Amino acid sequence: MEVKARAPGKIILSGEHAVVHGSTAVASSINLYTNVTLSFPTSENDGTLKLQLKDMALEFSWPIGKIKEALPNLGAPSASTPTSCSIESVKSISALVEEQNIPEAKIALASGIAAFLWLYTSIQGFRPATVVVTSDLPLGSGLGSSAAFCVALSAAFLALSDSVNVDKMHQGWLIFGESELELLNKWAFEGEKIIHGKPSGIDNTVSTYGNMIKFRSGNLTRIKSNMLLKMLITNTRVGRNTKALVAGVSERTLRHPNAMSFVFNAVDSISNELATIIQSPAPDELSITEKEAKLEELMEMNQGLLQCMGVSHASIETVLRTTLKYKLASKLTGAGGGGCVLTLLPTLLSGTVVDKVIAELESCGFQCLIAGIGGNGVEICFGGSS
Ligand SMILES: Nc1ncnc2c1ncn2[C@@H]1O[C@H](COP(=O)(O)OP(=O)(O)O)[C@@H](O)[C@H]1O
Ligand SMILES: C[C@@](O)(CCOP(=O)(O)O)CC(=O)O
Ligand SMILES: [Mg+2]
Repeated sequence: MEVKARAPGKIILSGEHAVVHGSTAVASSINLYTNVTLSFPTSENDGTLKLQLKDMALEFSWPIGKIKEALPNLGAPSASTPTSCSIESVKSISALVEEQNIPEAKIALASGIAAFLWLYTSIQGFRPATVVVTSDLPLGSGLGSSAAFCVALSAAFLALSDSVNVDKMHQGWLIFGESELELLNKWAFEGEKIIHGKPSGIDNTVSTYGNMIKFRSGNLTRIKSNMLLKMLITNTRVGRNTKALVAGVSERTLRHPNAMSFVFNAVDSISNELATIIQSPAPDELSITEKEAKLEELMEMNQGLLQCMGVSHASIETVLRTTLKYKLASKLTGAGGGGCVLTLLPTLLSGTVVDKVIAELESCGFQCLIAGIGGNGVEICFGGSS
């Protein structure tokens, strides 16, 4: 038996970091995916759990007996009740990951591999299997690779568990029902906790449900965009990790609680205003150009507040300065500290200007892409077809 799952990455249009502290944020899925294939060996003699990260040509494997020994308290799999990884289990899983001797240059993968082990053993128990992962997403760049990874893993593991009711004879890609989506989103959040420390849940939620969402304190509101949004995504290629940046903002908040609460409130207003503009009916009193000008201003304001939180970076400032030369507004997306920057490309902007700004950004060593915004969330596919 084999199942494939694919889960999209995301951009945050407004509200990253502040969303961890209870503010509203707006995010959209993008058409870049993480793909997971789960297969069980035909004979159980093999006795190992294998994880292949195909893009990096890495393979990890654990004898099932060793996993059982390390996690004796896990007992029977509890696929229908998402549970947090206890401190004790984190330690045991870290030891299982360490034994794999991950190359030093790839050590950031350790938390992802730990999340994999937790999700697999919690949902599938101690069953030998092979899990193959590929991804279109750059890792650690603000496009939600960690969430897409956890969502795709949870989807594949649940699809072949007894706790989920799904038509295994379905041909082609399939979207889970509402209750299954809710369950897998909760599991993915548990995986994100292992990678991020204190995630808000926005990334796994938008990867699960797709399209555009407004998110606040764990609650999602689906948004129907009435604008054709075109965003240039510039990857500064400066590596960073979300866990450290989120922790840095929390520390600043502890040092300056009063000032930071005003910053978070301002972000909340910006996100709500942005969502209202995006959703307002197309033949509106505001022309498309006026709507885009308002979005640009809100993006600039959000970027200023992200600087206040201490999550900008010299490379991000270079992108901002470069796009401003062409009168284009930009903001960082995701955790910042490097990673990706969004630039709104207004409808009436000529192709020549777009080409020029991309050429200038690429001459600085950055990588530009224009991803499709919106689209389905996680999907699964049984058997060999796709
Ligand atoms: N395809 C993948 N395979 C293995 N681990 C992954 C994969 N995608 C993400 N991860 C894990 O997520 C981490 C990146 O997450 P994070 O710092 O939150 O950045 P982002 O989510 O913006 O890409 C990686 O270092 C790795 O541990
Ligand atoms: C900074 C934050 O708002 C988004 C992080 O996104 P990413 O991991 O950088 O793609 C954290 C969160 O909401 O969990
Ligand atoms: Mg992440």
